Amino acid sequence: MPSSTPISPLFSPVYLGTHPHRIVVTPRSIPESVKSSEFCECLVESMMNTVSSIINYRFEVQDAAVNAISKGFDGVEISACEGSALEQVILTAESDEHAADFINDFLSPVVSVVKAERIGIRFSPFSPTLVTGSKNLVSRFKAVLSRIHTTFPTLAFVHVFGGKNIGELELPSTADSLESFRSIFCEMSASDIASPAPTLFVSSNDYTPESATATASSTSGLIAFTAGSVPNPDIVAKIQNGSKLEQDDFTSKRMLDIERIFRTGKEFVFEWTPEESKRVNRAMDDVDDYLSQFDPALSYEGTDKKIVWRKSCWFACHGLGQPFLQTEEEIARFDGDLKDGLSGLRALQQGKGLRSSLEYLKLLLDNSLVDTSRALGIQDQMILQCSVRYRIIKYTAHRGDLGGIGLHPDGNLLSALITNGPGLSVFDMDGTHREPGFNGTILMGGSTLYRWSNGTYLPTFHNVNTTKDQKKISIVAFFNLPDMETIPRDPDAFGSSAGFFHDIKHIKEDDKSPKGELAPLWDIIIDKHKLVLPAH
Ligand SMILES: O=C(O)CCC(=O)C(=O)O
Ligand SMILES: [Fe+2]
Repeated sequence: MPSSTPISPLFSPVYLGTHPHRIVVTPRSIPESVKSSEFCECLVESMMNTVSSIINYRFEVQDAAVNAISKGFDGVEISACEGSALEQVILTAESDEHAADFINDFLSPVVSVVKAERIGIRFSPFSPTLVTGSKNLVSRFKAVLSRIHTTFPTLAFVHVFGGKNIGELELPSTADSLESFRSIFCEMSASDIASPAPTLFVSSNDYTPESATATASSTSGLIAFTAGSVPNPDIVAKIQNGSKLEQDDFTSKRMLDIERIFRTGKEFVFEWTPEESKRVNRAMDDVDDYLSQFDPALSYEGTDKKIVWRKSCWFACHGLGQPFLQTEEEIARFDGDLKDGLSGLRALQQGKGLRSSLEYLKLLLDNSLVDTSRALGIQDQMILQCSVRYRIIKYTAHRGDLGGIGLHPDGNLLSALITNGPGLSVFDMDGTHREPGFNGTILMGGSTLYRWSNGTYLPTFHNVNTTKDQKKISIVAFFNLPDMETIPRDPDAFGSSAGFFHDIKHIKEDDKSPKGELAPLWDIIIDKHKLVLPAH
């Protein structure tokens, strides 16, 4: 892992562990005797901290920093980004001033034991993990960064991650918003580059060679490449000579797996880490509480018209990584029943706890939808234009009878599903079926995917069985192409660059008809399962 050759005069990053609460210890040259596991242990301990134990956390960071420097590391980068405990404190502080005070009190003990020149700190003010709301995040982070600038003028660097990650996709933020942070540290014009401000401002913002060059030549700050740098340690040289960047092995393998699995109409599960599992469970409990107050509505779905009581409402956003719709007007304009949409809006307005739980679930669903779409060859531009509707569902047995949702593929492009109880079965084309369980985000192809891909990717048939004592909460993200638009197909994969005209109404009608495009698939299922299709 650690490289012994310095790549830059600053710290060459080595990521020990990937948890957001990590402290990234960044060596330029690591002595042979140092075992990275020693640091991993200290990182794992630190990452379990919650905001309530932030005082202890502060001293653990102090110990970790001293430990790192004594082992020969060049410096310590403190992560105040991506859902970290520090970020939470910044966001929940009563005022911008309090947030700045907190960072001051946090850094002081670290700077008292490790020279400021050996400490860097990283923020991600545009991250989709941030709980949205009325707070002006730019002003909050500006207050924090200004305080660092005045109180710790010789800190090695402040790194602002300007973009936001949605799954494997990194989206740049607008140059303006990043500029307001940069200007705190880079007050000089480009001609003064020879005498940079003591604290270097480092920005990453999904830079392309062009935008990186433009930014580098107009400021005294440094440019960083994040996502692509791990599998491409020579990223600077590659960008200079225009070579293609490698993907990391894990991502490449997962993309191939998704592609292969969707050809067979099976589901793909994005498994959660233990931390994610814990957070998901808490979030699903919050959803359960909220839905409990509603009256159940009868639902008859699927080929066999099973019956189930469902308490349910929905949320939507204009694109993955975008905030939930916030106003009645926007919800009324979105295609969906208004009453359930307004119940969703009330959930968001109810309190920070439920809202951040819903935003957390959305984040997992959005990430998995981006990665799946990319694996299937849907272009990034198109992924970002797709609409998403999220439905939360609480199942209740109908008058004590067995019930559920009958066999069906979803009618949209892709569905991502998080559920916390048994009942969902997924069917293969040969009639075998299984319960995917509830330890990960379940991705399923819809009938629109089948049509868009010219039959390359089969839709995932599934049903839900409920019993008398059923306890099951689900959140489903129905992801769909923009309606009444021509959608490009990947010319390499489909042998044609001809577009696909997406008309949801037509697709829905056709799917229901035994003579429609999906009929051959229905026939296979009918054969194996003796299913009876509803009369037409
Ligand atoms: O709740 C589940 O497990 C599945 C829900 C479903 O299939 C649907 O709403 O289309
Ligand atoms: Fe479904």
